[in-house]
Amino acid sequence: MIQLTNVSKIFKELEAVENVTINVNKGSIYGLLGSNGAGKTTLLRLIAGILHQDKGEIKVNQQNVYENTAVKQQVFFIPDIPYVFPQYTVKQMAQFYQQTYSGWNQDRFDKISAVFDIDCNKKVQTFSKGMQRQVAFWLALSTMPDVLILDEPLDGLDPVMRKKVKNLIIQDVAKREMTVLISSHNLREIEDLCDHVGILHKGRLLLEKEIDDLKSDTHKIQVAFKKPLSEDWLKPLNVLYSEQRGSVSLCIVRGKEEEISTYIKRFQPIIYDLLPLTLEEIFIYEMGDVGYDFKNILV
Ligand SMILES: Nc1ncnc2c1ncn2[C@@H]1O[C@H](COP(=O)(O)OP(=O)(O)OP(=O)(O)O)[C@@H](O)[C@H]1O
Repeated sequence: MIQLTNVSKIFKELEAVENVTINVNKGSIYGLLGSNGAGKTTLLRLIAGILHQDKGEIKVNQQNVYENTAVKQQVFFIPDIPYVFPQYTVKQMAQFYQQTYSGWNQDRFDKISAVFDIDCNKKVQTFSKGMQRQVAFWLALSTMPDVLILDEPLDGLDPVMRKKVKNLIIQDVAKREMTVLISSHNLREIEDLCDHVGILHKGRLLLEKEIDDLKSDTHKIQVAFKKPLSEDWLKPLNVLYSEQRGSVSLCIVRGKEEEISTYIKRFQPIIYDLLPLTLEEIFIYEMGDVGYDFKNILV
């Protein structure tokens, strides 16, 4: 379980993380999205206890994480470029983690070796980027962490390996309620894997929701009428975006599906489709709302 309350981190004059409050429940997979430089990595490093916040409180399993070795034993952070010890083989790195993490499970390490086709006796530094990432997951999951923190985790893995790694993560979440926090630009992956999502922009949390709620709240609508309606017919709806393509109006509308449909059907449309938005479309819209260009997002 991860709890952040009004957390800020300042680098010289730059407030990289600003007054962020997040709760990630035990056994939840939380996806952190955001523009480049939004503060995602900084936030993950704060939660992992690598950085110390300037304001606010960060708790993992109800305890402060910074300089707390007991809590750090329960947390594993895989950065966007996984760290490898120069000259160490996989076996030597495993021995290091075995000594460092009390939760190390040799049986798990041996079992997962079947997933990754990697020679344990080779130096990790000589491996490709994707293979080094596989080693990072192999070691991380062998420490049996309570909390797994992942920065762009599946970058560089091939599609088969992505699936295998996702399955391993989901297994640990299902079997022993591991909590996972993932930062990624790959929205499809976040949509697949996560139950909650937060969007960060310029250090601030713009939005935080259950993915299912987020998607059932926002709709893409295509509608056309026999005769054009007056411009303000959409006013009673919570329209986030609209554009006209010939006689068809394309809109993004927030609200309950039933209420929207009842309202629109009153005008007897000749075309009416209400479709769910993908996470990618929601993200682009939300970013557009804070100044990111989002023209032509409706396809
Ligand atoms: N150690 C540091 N010293 C000074 N500024 C930093 C430091 N680390 C990060 N920053 C700044 O903080 C801001 C947030 O950076 P961060 O790496 O957290 O963003 P991010 O959301 O992970 O971005 P990206 O998606 O591009 O990886 C950036 O403006 C960055 O330049």
